Amino acid sequence: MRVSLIQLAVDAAESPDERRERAAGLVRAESGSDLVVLPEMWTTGAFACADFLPGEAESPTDGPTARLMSAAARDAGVWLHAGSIIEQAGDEGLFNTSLLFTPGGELARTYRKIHLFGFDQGEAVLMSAGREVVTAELPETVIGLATCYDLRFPELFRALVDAGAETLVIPAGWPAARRAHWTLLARARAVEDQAYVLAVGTAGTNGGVEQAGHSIVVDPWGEVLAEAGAGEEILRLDLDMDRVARTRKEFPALRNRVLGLGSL
Ligand SMILES: O=C(O)CCC(=O)C(=O)O
Repeated sequence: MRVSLIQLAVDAAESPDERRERAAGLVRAESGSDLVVLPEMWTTGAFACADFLPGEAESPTDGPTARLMSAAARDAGVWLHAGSIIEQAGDEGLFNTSLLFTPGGELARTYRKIHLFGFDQGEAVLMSAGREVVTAELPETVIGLATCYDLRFPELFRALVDAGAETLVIPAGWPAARRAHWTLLARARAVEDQAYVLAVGTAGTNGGVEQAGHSIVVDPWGEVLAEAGAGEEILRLDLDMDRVARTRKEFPALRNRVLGLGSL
C-alpha cells in the first residue's frame, strides 16, 4: 500500500483559505498513492485554534474544508485522511474532528478527538470530547483513527486493535518542545499494538508554539521506516501490509493480554 504523509507548514503568514487551496493541490499531486494523510487542525493551527473560534468552525459534510478535500480525494483517486477541522455541531458545541474520504470523494468516517489537550485551557475548555472509537476498512488494511494528544493514551489504541485496526493513523500538531515524546510514543504504540503507525505533524509556528514536524512511519516491529525533518515535507512510501499479520503470528504477544486487571 502506498502512503503519502503531508507535513504541512502552518503559520499566520498564510490564511486558512489560502492553505486549504494549497493543501488541495498537494493532495491532487499524490494521485497514485493509496492513502494520503494531512495533519491535525491544519487550517487554523492546533495552537492558534482559539483565535479562530467560532469563525473557522465548519460542517464536516459541507464546510469549505470538507468540500475542497472531497474534490481533491476524487480528483486524485485516493483515500484521504484530511486531518482534522474545528467541527461546528450545533448544541453539542465544537469538536476537533477528523475527516476520511473515499477515492470517490465520499465522507467515509469522522472521528472526534477523544482526549482534548490543554488541561484547563485551549481546546480542552473550548471543545467537546468525542466518545466513539473509529476504524475504517480500506482495501489493503483496517485503519484506526486517533488525533495528537490521543497518542499518550494506550487504552484507546488497544480499543482500536480490538476493533480490528492494523494501521494507526494519527494526525497531529505536536510541539517541538516535546518532540522526543512524539517519536517515542509513536514507536511504543507500533510495538505494543503490532501495527503500522502513520503519524503526521505540522511544520512552522502557530499560536506562538513551534511545531515538531518529524512526521513518522513506524512498522509493526517498531522500526522507523521514514521520518521527516522539521520543515514542510511529504513522506511517500510503500508498505507491506502482510507484515502486520506476520508480526502478530510470529510474536503473538497480543494473545497474552490479561483483560480486566483492575477487577482481578
Ligand atoms: O501531548 C502533547 O505533548 C501535545 C498534544 C497536542 O499538542 C495536541 O493534542 O494538540
